[in-house]
Amino acid sequence: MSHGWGYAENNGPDKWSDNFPIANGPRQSPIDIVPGDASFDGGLKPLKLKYDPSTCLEILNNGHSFQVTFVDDTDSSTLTDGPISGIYRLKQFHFHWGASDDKGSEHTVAGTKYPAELHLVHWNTKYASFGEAASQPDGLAVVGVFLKIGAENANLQKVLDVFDVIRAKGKQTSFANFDPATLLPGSLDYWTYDGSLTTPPLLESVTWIVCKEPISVSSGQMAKFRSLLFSAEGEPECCMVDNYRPPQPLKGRAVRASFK
Ligand SMILES: Cc1ccc(O)c(S)c1
Ligand SMILES: [Zn+2]
Repeated sequence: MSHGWGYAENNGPDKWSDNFPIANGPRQSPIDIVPGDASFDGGLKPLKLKYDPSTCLEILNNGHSFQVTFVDDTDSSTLTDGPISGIYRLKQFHFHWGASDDKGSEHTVAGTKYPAELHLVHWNTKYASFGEAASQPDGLAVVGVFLKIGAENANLQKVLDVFDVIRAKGKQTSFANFDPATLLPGSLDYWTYDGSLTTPPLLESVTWIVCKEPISVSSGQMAKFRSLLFSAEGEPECCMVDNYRPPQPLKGRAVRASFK
């Protein structure tokens, strides 16, 4: 059985270009965001996030992360304004995290790593579906939110409370009436740049919108993230940790800031 991509020595980020040559492309993600190199753009609008909790559908361990998936057949949960044009629908959110609290985020800020990073994935409704949008240069918009060790996050805890049911790869369960807006920071100041998915197929279709302000997570809650497994039931147990891609070359791209 061919080993699929993952985060181990034999199938991790340094090997992804073997099957996905775009890994060495011109607009790969994540990147190290250097605030002093970002240019303030007064033309950038505030983010407009309108989420309907009733569109929340299920939570799944997909063997790379866990994701919360939303019904996306109407404009009930959308991202508009910010750096984008048109209407982008929320498809799913997921996280990337480390084996310890000193690493785990994908984007870094002047070299600083956070213990985890939330990705809220939206697709451009000028295209017929997520799948079609994912192959277009303006197809996706991902809002990234850093998690910083601090107070326990009661809103995040609602997600962590179902982890025992999705511990192994392929496990899923219904997950209703969760409002992803409760995972957003108080300030929606952001950096934005043109990038890619951070996992294979690494498609260069993402307008990245990375929030400057982190949300809190406790060290105990981070331990709960690490209780998930990359492995399926019946396989040798492999803890789901370090499921992050390191920063990629900027290759001349501009990073804009919505704030001074
Ligand atoms: C669509 C999608 C899937 C997985 C990811 O890590 C990201 S960043 C985006
Ligand atoms: Zn991601």
